[in-house]
Amino acid sequence: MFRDPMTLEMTAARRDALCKSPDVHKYDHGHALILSGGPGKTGAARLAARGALRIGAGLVTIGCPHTALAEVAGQVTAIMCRPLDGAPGLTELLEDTRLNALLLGPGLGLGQDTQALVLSALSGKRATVLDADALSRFSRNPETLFDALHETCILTPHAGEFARLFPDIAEKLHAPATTGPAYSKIDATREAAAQAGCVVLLKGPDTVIADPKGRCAINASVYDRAAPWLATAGSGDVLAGFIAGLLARGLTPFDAAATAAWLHTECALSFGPGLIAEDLPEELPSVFRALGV
Ligand SMILES: NC(=O)C1=CN([C@@H]2O[C@H](COP(=O)(O)OP(=O)(O)OC[C@H]3O[C@@H](n4cnc5c(N)ncnc54)[C@H](O)[C@@H]3O)[C@@H](O)[C@H]2O)[C@@H](O)CC1
Ligand SMILES: Nc1ncnc2c1ncn2[C@@H]1O[C@H](COP(=O)(O)OP(=O)(O)O)[C@@H](O)[C@H]1O
Repeated sequence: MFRDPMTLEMTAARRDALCKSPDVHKYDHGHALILSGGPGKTGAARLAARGALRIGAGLVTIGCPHTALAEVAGQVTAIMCRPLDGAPGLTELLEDTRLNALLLGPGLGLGQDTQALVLSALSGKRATVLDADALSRFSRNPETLFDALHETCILTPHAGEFARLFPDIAEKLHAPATTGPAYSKIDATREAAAQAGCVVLLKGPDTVIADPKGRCAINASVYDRAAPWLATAGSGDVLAGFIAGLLARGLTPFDAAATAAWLHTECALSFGPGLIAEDLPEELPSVFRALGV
């Protein structure tokens, strides 16, 4: 069993991993690809992409259906966009091996296309974050997803998405304890990570991150780190983008998830009341400055 302190802290090693050395170029910091939904559904991917770029990915591209290209292109500048229709289009795009981190789910929808895109993305064994609709789409066939997952994947469900993917574990978690010790959110996240074979980050005021070997960390946004303003539409999409950006930069899945969760809360604390999801990536520079990054 791992002996790391479970409550997340910004250790010197985590801080150092966020610094950039002076003699590198943008491709040394990785290229994250974030898939978007169609027209009217591009906001979540744009939020995530902004998070990935601000956290230091060298390049970020949004892949979106042709029909949504004008909508995306009209609202991003440093972020690039590429038209991409369906799983064959993704396979073609992924011939570029410099795309080293993927994020699928925010705003993607629950259609068949989402399942095909996820399976196509996973077949290349690249570091991949799956969030939102990329998880919910598999609620009726979670085994199809579990069979395709690999060890550089990260699942980032909220409680509702978690229950859709891991109904038996969620049932145990919510059952009243009749004998001690009670089955905890830590137990549930560890069991889910073991079942999925990859890192699972279960969101909430106390976000738990676990890997399949039982390593675990808690980002507790409570007491002096309480940040209830994070309960706002799109803040989870930004978190997924933070993780994808850190994966692009070469962090391990566990470290990317843990560091992103900690910074997410720090951004909310730094901004304070009135926060909306757009504010989170914009707060990173001052959080980085305070850390000496
Ligand atoms: N600005 C944007 O473009 C935004 C787009 N979003 C996208 O909208 C789509 C739907 O996302 P939602 O998360 O709303 O939808 P979900 O499909 O997960 O549905 C939300 C439902 O899940 C249940 N639930 C249980 N526990 C929950 C929890 N802890 N948090 C939230 N819901 C819980 C509730 O019954 C709720 O009605 C996704 O594609 C998402 O990425 C949202 O992230 C919001 C912002
Ligand atoms: N009360 C709270 N205190 C601290 N963080 C919270 C609270 N409620 C939600 N969060 C965080 O906000 C984010 C919400 O993500 P999610 O539910 O996926 O929303 P969305 O789909 O709208 O982006 C998660 O990172 C979660 O941990």
